[in-house]
Amino acid sequence: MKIFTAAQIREADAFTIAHEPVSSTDLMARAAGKCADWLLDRFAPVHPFFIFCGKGNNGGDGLVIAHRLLEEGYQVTACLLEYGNKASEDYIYYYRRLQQQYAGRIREIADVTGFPELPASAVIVDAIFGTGLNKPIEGWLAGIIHKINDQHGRHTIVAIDMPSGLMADASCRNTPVIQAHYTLSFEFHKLAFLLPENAALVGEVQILPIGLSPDYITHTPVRYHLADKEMMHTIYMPRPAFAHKGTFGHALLVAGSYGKMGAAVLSAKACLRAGVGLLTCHIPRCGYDIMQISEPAAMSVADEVHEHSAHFHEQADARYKTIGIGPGLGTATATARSFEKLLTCYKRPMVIDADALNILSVYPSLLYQVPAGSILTPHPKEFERLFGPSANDFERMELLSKQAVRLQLYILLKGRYTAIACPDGAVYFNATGNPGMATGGSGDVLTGILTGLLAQDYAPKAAVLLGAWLHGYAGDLAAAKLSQEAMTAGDIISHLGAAFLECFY
Ligand SMILES: NC(=O)C1=CN([C@@H]2O[C@H](COP(=O)(O)OP(=O)(O)OC[C@H]3O[C@@H](n4cnc5c(N)ncnc54)[C@H](OP(=O)(O)O)[C@@H]3O)[C@@H](O)[C@H]2O)[C@@H](O)CC1
Ligand SMILES: Nc1ncnc2c1ncn2[C@@H]1O[C@H](COP(=O)(O)OP(=O)(O)O)[C@@H](O)[C@H]1O
Ligand SMILES: [K+]
Repeated sequence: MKIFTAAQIREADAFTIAHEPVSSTDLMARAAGKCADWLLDRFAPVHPFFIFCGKGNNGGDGLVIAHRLLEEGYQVTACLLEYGNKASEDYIYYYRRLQQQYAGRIREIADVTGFPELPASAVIVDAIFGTGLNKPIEGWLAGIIHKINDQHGRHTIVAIDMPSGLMADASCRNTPVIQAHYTLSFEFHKLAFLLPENAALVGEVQILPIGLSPDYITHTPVRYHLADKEMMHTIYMPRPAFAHKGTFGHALLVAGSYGKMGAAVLSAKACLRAGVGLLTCHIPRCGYDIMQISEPAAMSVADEVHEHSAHFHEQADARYKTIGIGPGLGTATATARSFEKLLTCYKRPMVIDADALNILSVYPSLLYQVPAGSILTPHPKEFERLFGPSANDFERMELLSKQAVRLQLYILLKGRYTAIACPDGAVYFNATGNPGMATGGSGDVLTGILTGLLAQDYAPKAAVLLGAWLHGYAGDLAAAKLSQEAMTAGDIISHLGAAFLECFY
């Protein structure tokens, strides 16, 4: 799914009205009608509704919703905020209709003292501002936002299209924004919904299709995308019947150090469960027995050094289709030197994670030696160590995309919505996964999966998109079976098989 900017959403709206048999008033009726359907489905008539409307088209949506709920016999108060601006044409149209039929249900509010007393079990609908917000909310309108947010613990707050005060494409940190329990967003996700800084504002997002022009949607280029199941179906390659283990590549995993062999074992197991043909693990001498006993399907090469690896560059030759490096590796000087040498001799796309990223942040010039098309998998702290801080999440996304272009790498920034930046600047968000995966070792599992997919000849973009999807999907299956609390990284691996089966068989 494409993620459009606020300006593009306005264009999509105008394009639809110009090219499809639908007027602007009818498009509003359709969009708001979808919200009303959702509300009617969700809330019984015992809930009194307070619908706060601005004077633009978001407010117009609110007026349509108010009318529909009244027609269905619900108790509704339409709270119209009078802040001086000129109302939009569609707002005026639906205002007149409501005024004619339900004048008694309209309450005009011109300052914060007009905020109504809310009875028990009220539902607040926020139709104050949507994608047209062009500056932070100030003055008494900000007071209304605070009053609504004060009700967050007592009443359900449903935002129409966007929580008022939030901008689709820019940070609204420290400005007044509605804290919604639900956001009913038209047709698309907005970038703002996917960033951690807005997590407490958007609540649960419901995407309501409103029939915007498919022509516009198909032909308009965007930077941000949300990965979905359909995309995975175009990526996934079934295994040919006459395949043998050589078909699926030989991967080298460079991982582990004294006290952190678990990371190497988790990565190795995940790589095998992702379908690699052959796996060799380069591990420090202290980890040899551990790996051989934990994962008999993997081959092991022990380093000359006992506690960490320092000679893996000697291994890194054309036998290996790809290399996954970093989990539990440590950052000993000898390890860093070996990594530097590996980068001068190995030129295929590889997966770089954890301590290998930390080494790159200490020796940033090495970043230019990383083979083009490689996949870097930092969590936010590792990302900051590599590329510096950002003032907010929107700037971090800009930086992510810019660095992927500059270095010609795939950079996967981990989180609730993992963001994957590509060498052409496009960014894909992954929506699978859950907070049960916020547990040590989950990232090591991801590295193993990505390494396994690259070895099988998935192109790097395909590997990183499919790998992130499967990792989160397996995590969701594990959580469904075991709970988010009790699941561990190993459970992500043990549910990878079910994830493949559910997604592709
Ligand atoms: N596109 C679609 O798919 C469809 C969209 N639809 C709906 O339309 C919504 C977009 O409507 P919109 O463009 O009229 O903008 P909206 O958010 O109502 O606000 C604009 C008004 O607010 C004002 N204003 C702005 N900032 C302000 C501030 N800080 N403080 C005070 N005032 C401020 C601004 O005034 P201005 O600054 O321009 O003078 C203007 O008067 C969209 O979110 C969706 O709900 C559906 O009905 C149909 C399908
Ligand atoms: N709340 C969450 N929702 C979805 N995925 C999550 C969440 N928390 C963590 N994850 C995923 O779990 C993994 C954690 O990786 P990382 O922080 O590197 O862990 P570790 O270093 O312990 O292996 C990432 O892929 C991340 O996207
Ligand atoms: K709103």
